[in-house]
Amino acid sequence: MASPVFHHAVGTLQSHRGLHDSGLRFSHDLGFSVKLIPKGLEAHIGLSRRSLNGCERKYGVIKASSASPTSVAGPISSPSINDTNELQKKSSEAALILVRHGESLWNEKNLFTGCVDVPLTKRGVEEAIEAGRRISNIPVDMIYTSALIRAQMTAMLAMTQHRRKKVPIVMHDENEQARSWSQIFSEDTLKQSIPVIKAWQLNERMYGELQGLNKQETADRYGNEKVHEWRRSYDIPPPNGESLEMCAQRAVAYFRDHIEPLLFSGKNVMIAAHGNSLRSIIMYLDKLTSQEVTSLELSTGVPLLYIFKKGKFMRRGSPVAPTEAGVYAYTRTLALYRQKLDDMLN
Ligand SMILES: O=C(O)[C@@H](CO)OP(=O)(O)O
Repeated sequence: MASPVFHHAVGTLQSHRGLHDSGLRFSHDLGFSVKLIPKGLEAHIGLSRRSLNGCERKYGVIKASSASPTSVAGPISSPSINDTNELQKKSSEAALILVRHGESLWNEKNLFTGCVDVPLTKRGVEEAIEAGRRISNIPVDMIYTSALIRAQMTAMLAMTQHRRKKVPIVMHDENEQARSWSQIFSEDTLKQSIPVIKAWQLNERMYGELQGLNKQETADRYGNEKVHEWRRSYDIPPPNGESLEMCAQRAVAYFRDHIEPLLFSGKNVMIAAHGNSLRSIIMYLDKLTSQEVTSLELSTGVPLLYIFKKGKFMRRGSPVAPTEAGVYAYTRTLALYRQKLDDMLN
């Protein structure tokens, strides 16, 4: 029997719509169940985008409203406050790992990259593997990446190091055929899998007419101050590109709509994304002001751990090594998970 530690990671297969008689559907409804507790009642729902959207409506999970100049948290409408408070009181604990992709070929060349889809360098591959080593004892039930290959490579390479050895599987729901052709017909195999969701909303900020330009040459041409403003200010966009505020409007909205409900339900989530899409999410998690976020810098391939508990995000920094005692002292759940891995593998 699965231990309590693994129970939520494994999930429960449901015979809801989307499970065919002949087999288990993974790509659309993912085949996992999520337990949410609305207003004192328990309900199992399928973990699909469709049902999560329903759950957002039903349980009042907050949609990001247009970001205020000082915080991407934005105002919360009153019906949501009640439902969310209710969920917060009862929600389980979950780990959230954020990782910026490893070094890309354009990072190496010092070019503005934005939404240009550039792969990792050899060093970036090594950084991703090292990131995976550092989080190899932390539970991961769901993975979100941007639509860009450098984030996807990072997530996949990181997971090669994970001690639980579940298989990350990319979800394809771009059309009905993709959904149907990527079904999995074994319950056991499903239990050993981690769904990987690609979302363009987590992409790097669109850098407009700076994409492909050399950062140093651009600073020489327009001045350090102007280029720094384009790169790090909250609300000033680069020419025909997205400001951090604009990037936050899609990235934070996606986080709140799709990822926060999973954390509420106790799912452990890893997000592999980009310098600026992650800066906007961290601004939301840490409640940074538009001034504070200007000095936030993320290194390539460094994982950041948050614990989500009672509706609050607690930043736990970056685990330096897989066995770093401090990481497991953070919560009993993480310590138990690691103990379970040790028992299983030794
Ligand atoms: O070029 C980019 O896409 C980003 C991240 O590498 O650059 P910046 O450091 O200016 O945000």
